[in-house]
Amino acid sequence: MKISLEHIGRRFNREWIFRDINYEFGSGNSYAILGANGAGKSTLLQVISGSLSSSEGKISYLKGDKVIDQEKVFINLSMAAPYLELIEEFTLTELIDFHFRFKKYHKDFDRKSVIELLGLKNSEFKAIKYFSSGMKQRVKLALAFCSDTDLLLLDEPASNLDQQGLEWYLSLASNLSSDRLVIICSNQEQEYSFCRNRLNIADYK
Ligand SMILES: Nc1ncnc2c1ncn2[C@@H]1O[C@H](COP(=O)(O)OP(=O)(O)OP(=O)(O)O)[C@@H](O)[C@H]1O
Repeated sequence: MKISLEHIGRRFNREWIFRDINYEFGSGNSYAILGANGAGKSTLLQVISGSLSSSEGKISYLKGDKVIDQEKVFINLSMAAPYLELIEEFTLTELIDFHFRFKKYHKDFDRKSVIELLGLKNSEFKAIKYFSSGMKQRVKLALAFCSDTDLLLLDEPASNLDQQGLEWYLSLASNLSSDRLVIICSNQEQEYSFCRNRLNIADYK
């Protein structure tokens, strides 16, 4: 998958958050979107995901040599972010089954192996509302990584994770990213250090 941003800008009311971003993202690569708190990282990620429109410029998506409509991009992506909530009333098993009604499993996974990957066999029938914040974050990441999607968008992926959780996330990133386009919003070096490409929002103010 290839994503091209041409002169992309976004404002809220009269305040421009970023302007004139020209950038190309390509499959098989990992990208970090960097910037201080409030710089506009999440805003840009939401523009890339198609869930927020840009105020100016053009964004285009190519899969092979086929153009994908912006409204259909969501089929090709999975995303984990602090502002995307899990359905708290569901048990872990129900949540996984619900998620994979809309996304296909990555070829190496099914419900059982996702639960194994999470290390949450003892909590499979527990409601998500009783999960700790770190357990919820692991669930968000596992659902994103274990979906068969070309584009993986991660906003602050290590938030709420302890050292062991951070290592677990880094192993997912190293094992389940090949051939995908991975874009990470972060200001914590440890969660994006493996990204070869960096885009700093401060350059587009
Ligand atoms: N819906 C909205 N209406 C008005 N302003 C908004 C809206 N969403 C975001 N903003 C503003 O846009 C700016 C960028 O916010 P954004 O969440 O993208 O930053 P960020 O770089 O992801 O920050 P953080 O590192 O704290 O998560 C902030 O000033 C924020 O207040």
